[in-house]
Amino acid sequence: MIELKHVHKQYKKRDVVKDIDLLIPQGARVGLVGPNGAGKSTLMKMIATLVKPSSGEIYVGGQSVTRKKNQLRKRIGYVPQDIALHSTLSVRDNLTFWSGMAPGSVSDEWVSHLLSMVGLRQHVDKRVDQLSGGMQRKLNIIVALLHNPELLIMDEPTVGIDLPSKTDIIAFLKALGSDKTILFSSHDLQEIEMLCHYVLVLEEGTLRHFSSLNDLPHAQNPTHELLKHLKIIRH
Ligand SMILES: Nc1ncnc2c1ncn2[C@@H]1O[C@H](COP(=O)(O)OP(=O)(O)OP(=O)(O)O)[C@@H](O)[C@H]1O
Repeated sequence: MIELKHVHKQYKKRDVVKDIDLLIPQGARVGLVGPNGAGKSTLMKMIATLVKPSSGEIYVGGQSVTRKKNQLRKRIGYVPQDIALHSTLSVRDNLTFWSGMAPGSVSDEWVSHLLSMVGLRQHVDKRVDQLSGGMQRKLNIIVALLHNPELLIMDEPTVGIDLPSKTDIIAFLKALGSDKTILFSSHDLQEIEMLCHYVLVLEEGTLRHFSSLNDLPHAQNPTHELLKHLKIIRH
């Protein structure tokens, strides 16, 4: 479970995340949506222990992100918005490098399983810069999962890739199973609906909405309707 109590973040005296209280159940897949600059990345980085809240408390599985940062990093995987791979190294060498940097132990069987799940096994000897954008995104996600964390935090992990690769990534994340809690930001509402149990809407740092997708009024595009209702989008 993730618990936020009055979480607030200021950058240069500007409030970018404002007094957020939130409870996210274990095993939930949560889609974060909101306009550019709403504070999604900042909120996710605070939960991932990468940015310190200006005030308030965040607990992941009962441990404080500020007081138990090192222990918690073993339990959290973070996928940054920009691809963080060595482009001139092979997939295999990237995995070796990032396994060495991982905050917890990495098993060969698990890495091999991840490679098979995303269809990268036959590409392990290719250089990253020879992979398609979709393949690079898949590798970027695997890197965050090397130590088999229970919480996966993903900042727009499918941005700029083709539809089949997006669909593959969604299927892969679902196949990870219900013991993984996933926070996933995206501007693609369809993707959120395909993957997530919950939707969280941020606007100008304020939590505008958090609910199960099942609780939204029945509609063909419930998240889209919700954003229209909240006047975050017009059409
Ligand atoms: N390190 C920083 N220093 C100063 N301001 C920052 C910093 N990081 C983010 N901000 C500002 O905080 C606000 C929220 O940014 P954030 O990246 O969290 O939004 P976002 O919802 O993820 O946006 P996007 O959808 O464009 O990625 C923005 O106004 C941004 O310019």
